[in-house]
Amino acid sequence: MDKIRVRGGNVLKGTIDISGAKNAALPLMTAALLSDETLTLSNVPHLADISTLLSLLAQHGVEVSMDGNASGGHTGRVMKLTAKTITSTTAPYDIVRKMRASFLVMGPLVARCGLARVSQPGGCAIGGRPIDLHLKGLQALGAEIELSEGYVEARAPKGLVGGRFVFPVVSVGASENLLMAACLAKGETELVNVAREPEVVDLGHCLIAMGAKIEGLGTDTVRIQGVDRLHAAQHQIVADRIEAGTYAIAAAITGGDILLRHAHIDHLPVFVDKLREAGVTITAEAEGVRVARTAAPLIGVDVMTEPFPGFATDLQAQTMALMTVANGAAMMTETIFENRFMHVPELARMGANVTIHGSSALVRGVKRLTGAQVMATDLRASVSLVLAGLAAEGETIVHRVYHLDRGYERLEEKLAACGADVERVREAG
Ligand SMILES: CC(=O)N[C@H]1[C@@H](OP(=O)(O)OP(=O)(O)OC[C@H]2O[C@@H](n3ccc(=O)[nH]c3=O)[C@H](O)[C@@H]2O)O[C@H](CO)[C@@H](O)[C@@H]1O
Ligand SMILES: C=C(OP(=O)(O)O)C(=O)O
Repeated sequence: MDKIRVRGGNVLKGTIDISGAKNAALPLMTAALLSDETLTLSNVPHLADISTLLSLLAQHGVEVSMDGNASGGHTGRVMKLTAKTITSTTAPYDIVRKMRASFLVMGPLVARCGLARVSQPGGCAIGGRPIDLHLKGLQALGAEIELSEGYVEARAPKGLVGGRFVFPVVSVGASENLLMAACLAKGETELVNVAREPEVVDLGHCLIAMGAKIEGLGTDTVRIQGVDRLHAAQHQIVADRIEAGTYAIAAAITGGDILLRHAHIDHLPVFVDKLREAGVTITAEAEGVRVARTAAPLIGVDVMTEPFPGFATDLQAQTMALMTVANGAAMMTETIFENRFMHVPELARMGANVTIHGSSALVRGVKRLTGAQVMATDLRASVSLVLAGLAAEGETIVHRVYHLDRGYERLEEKLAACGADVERVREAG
């Protein structure tokens, strides 16, 4: 298993190209199941999760071709997905268990084929992560749902029909599944309290390019008029705001200055406000977003995670790493996932002073962190340890970096290009 070695203390300066968003790419790839014509996606990130989803789509009958490579410029990797015929409507346990986002094949399959059998994804390290809203939403579109032998079976032999569904809590994945399903349902669907995350909006734009009729994207009520079929389209995947936020913290925690090329400042509104409150300078530029903290001290700020446009839960761990070395205290409250503080004991190994009280963690800033051997537990927790390592005195070794490879492409290369002393230690077996 690979490890990452970081020697802290370097000030990061330079430019980082932000890749296409993992959390946009995954639903966009499943949208290819809705049409028998080719969906062409550009700016595809090179990530383990993308490969996992490709293996699932292949067994549903999707043909895939790739052009370009990850370092070939902003629109570098181009993926063509063609689902001429769906050869299987079953998404097996062996693939779904590797990645929860696999459940996003459910909506497209039942909408196109009238049948889908998808393994129940189960929980993961950060929480239980139920799928009840995906299922209730599909029922509102006329699907019959049955659970048996660890699989969810959705049937709509005469096709889905438009309906109204009010989400009791905001769910990104359930919004995406229903948005895709509603495109091929008969009549109008209204989704209320739908997720407004940029990745959901990006999916909506791609569906519109494929011929879907959707209004209200980016607001909490979206209306979809079903159409008989969707057609070929080309779509460029939106820049990864979580990757951008992560490198923003790399600049802030090292007292550096980094241009995040292709990042959109309006995709991280509360995060940007909080970093500015903490003493970080953030400016929108023609090419992206510049993040700098060259002289100002870091100040502890309270953070509460919320659905978009609130503070993203996927940036909570990284922000906590920053707060461990701020002046004063910061209260970090996690409202989305019940077990998303697994980085706390690992940060403590590096000298951080954090105490957990239910869904909040009180971080009291320390003068400096010290390098240590630490264990990655999930994707964002892992990268928070790399960020802490950049600011720590001495050497940090982050174990189990396969979590990182799910969501960060060429992490070491991007950081090293800005002056970080970071490398991957490859281990056989
Ligand atoms: C691949 C992808 O895009 N993953 C993102 C997506 O995950 P994902 O789509 O799984 O997250 P959701 O937005 O669905 O989850 C939000 C909350 O709703 C709850 N819930 C969700 C569905 C459901 O049927 N019932 C239910 O109760 C969840 O347990 C959680 O407490 O959004 C999360 C919240 O921004 C991000 O952290 C993940 O990175
Ligand atoms: C939690 C995340 O991803 P997933 O929903 O794929 O587990 C994430 O991207 O931080």
